[in-house]
Amino acid sequence: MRVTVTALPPIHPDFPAEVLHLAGTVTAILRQIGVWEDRERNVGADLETSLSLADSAQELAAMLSLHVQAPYFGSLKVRVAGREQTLYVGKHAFRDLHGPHSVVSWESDVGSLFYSETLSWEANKGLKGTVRRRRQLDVSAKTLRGLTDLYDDEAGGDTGGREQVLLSRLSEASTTAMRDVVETLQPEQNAAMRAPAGRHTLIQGAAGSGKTTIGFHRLAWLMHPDRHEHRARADAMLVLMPNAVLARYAARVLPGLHLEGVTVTTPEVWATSFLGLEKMEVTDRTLQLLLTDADNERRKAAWRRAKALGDLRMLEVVRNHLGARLRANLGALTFRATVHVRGEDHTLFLSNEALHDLLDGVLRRAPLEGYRAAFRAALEEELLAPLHLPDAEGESAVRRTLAADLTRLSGKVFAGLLPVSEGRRIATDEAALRAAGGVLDERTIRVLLGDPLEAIPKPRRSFADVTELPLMLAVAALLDGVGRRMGRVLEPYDHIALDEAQDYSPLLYALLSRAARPGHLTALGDLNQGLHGYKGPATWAGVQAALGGEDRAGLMTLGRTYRSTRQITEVGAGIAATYNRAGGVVGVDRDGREVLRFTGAPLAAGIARAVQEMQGEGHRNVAVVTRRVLDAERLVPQLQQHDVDARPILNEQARYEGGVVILPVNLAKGLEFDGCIVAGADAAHYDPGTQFESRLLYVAASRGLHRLALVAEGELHPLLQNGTSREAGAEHPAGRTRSAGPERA
Ligand SMILES: Nc1ncnc2c1ncn2[C@@H]1O[C@H](COP(=O)(O)OP(=O)(O)OP(=O)(O)O)[C@@H](O)[C@H]1O
Repeated sequence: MRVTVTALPPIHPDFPAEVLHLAGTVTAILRQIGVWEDRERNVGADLETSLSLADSAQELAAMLSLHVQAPYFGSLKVRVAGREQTLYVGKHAFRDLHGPHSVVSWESDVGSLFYSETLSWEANKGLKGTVRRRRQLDVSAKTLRGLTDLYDDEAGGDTGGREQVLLSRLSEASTTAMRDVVETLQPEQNAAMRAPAGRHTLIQGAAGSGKTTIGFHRLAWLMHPDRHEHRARADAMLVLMPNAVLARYAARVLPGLHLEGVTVTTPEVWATSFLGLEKMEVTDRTLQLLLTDADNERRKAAWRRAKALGDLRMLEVVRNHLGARLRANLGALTFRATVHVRGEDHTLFLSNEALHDLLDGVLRRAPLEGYRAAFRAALEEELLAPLHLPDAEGESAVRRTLAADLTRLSGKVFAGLLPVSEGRRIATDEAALRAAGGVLDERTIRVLLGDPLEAIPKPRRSFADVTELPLMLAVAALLDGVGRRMGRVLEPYDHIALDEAQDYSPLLYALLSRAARPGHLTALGDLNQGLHGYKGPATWAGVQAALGGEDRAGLMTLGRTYRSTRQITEVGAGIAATYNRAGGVVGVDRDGREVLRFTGAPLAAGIARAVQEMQGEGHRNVAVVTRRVLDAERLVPQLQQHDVDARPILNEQARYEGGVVILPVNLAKGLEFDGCIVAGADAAHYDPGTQFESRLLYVAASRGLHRLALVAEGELHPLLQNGTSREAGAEHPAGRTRSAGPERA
């Protein structure tokens, strides 16, 4: 009998000790869960206290039991004040009251040391701490499966282990949900995620640099008690994403990060529901024109008009316009009412001049609660002051007496001001645009007054265009505030995160910053990926200006991309180089198989061939990405003829459930798949003369983790020709030699 001996990787000398430590931790956690679950012990002074003690103990037990299978994923050996200790880092903190098996959570301040490259830090009481070792521990089902030192000062410092762990994680198959990357967060991502709480944060990063992922981790980080006054509550946070398919895909990361309750939606859905316009259709007529109109001048005019509507200066225009309308409504009104105080009747009177003074004061302040509430409060204060009421009770009695008269006055002053009509009027009314005291230059006014969209049909039912929504929101925000609706009151969101933040206008930024606590906006985007440049800012500096300047809004950059293999990243880089001003993007150097290039056969045949090849390699989630919805619709039955059943995702209501899917590129944004097939990767589908189309091609080609196929009936797109094409009709290669040669010399 022949015996083959394969060399096993050497076992780390600390492995046995780590196995013991893990067993000790699991036992300690189970003991603690037992204590919490033991109702007898949770006895308070009375029944109610006992019940509430038992409830919170049950909750703690349930939470901890989620983590008993894998209580930690790393450790840190640190030295503080001459004493060495090892801290274990996990997804959930655990305090071992009886032994050395505590776990610190990844979001804590000390947890950050696991990810960063910092070697010393300021520990408690001004003592200096030093990191001596960082170790990754691969734990699942209460078992230690691997151990990798990332940094060890006894072994000469950096070991290269971090990259090794990352590469093995990135090689795993995709899932139908966005993953959390708590265990393998990279130093630059960690720094971005922990950008100071309470200061707006803008994060620029290329496709696949982990922006969306980091955004959600930042929310989890904000929920940790170490954030003190900046701590956020899950149900008071809002995430805005470009489309509903992506929003649902991303929302599946929430439970793993204990973020249940966070609202994840699209800006259009959020804005229309905030404005109470759920029934309205939302259009993007500018995009429609850009995609269908061949006239360059008209395209330019439409682009400029959309840009101008989202310009930050429009906030000033809206303020001015509303001010003028309110002053006109107030006109010559005066206020008179009688109240009964300390047994006597008092007549309260405010002259027209006094009313105008009060209104002007409010307009100058542009208070967050809105003009209406602030005007009312200012009136009450002015009326109550001379009465010298001794207590709160007396005050509220007088307020009650005045309520009806004040409501009547306010009704007259605020009459006829509705967000939809007023927002629309401002954009088209020359007087309103000019009245803003020179805020807008002549050129911008002319751009706004033009109507390049004339030929684009309007829906029959009532609608709001995406370029108008910020103006409508501005009217609502200035009149009545903006934020999170809690019954009849508005509260600021604890935090708002914006994904694909390059698609938000500066005006929208200014409004969203009013909807959150000061400094509580995180925007993640890639200016180079912007598909909707006509809505978005030209530079991050423009966003910083909208958020109150650089002091209020920090900008960070993620320089590496993680999603795809080297071969796929190279294809993307070749496309982006044509318009990307930021220069090359550094991808994680993960080797994969060559990019498939199939030409010379009907599209469906080439696609089917690519699907089968990818499936043959064991990839489960494969996407066929088309240029348009119509292309996808047509291909579904054609693919069936080739024995491929691709599930269509044709609108935002569809759900991504994995397997083989077919979808247009606009819905593929932000999603990722084991294998991605660009269907119609040619000049006929992606016009090489239009930058917008190149950006779309980039989005399509950057969706694959492990495998990419470019399929065209004729020649591939000029930006994709650096490679060897195969005849799509050629023999399936599994286990056989590939026959096709280069498509052209
Ligand atoms: N530190 C990490 N460890 C493991 N995987 C990571 C890490 N960072 C990012 N990834 C993975 O890289 C992929 C890209 O991440 P993500 O979708 O967040 O990037 P993005 O910048 O938002 O991309 P896009 O701009 O294309 O939408 C995901 O599969 C994510 O899980």
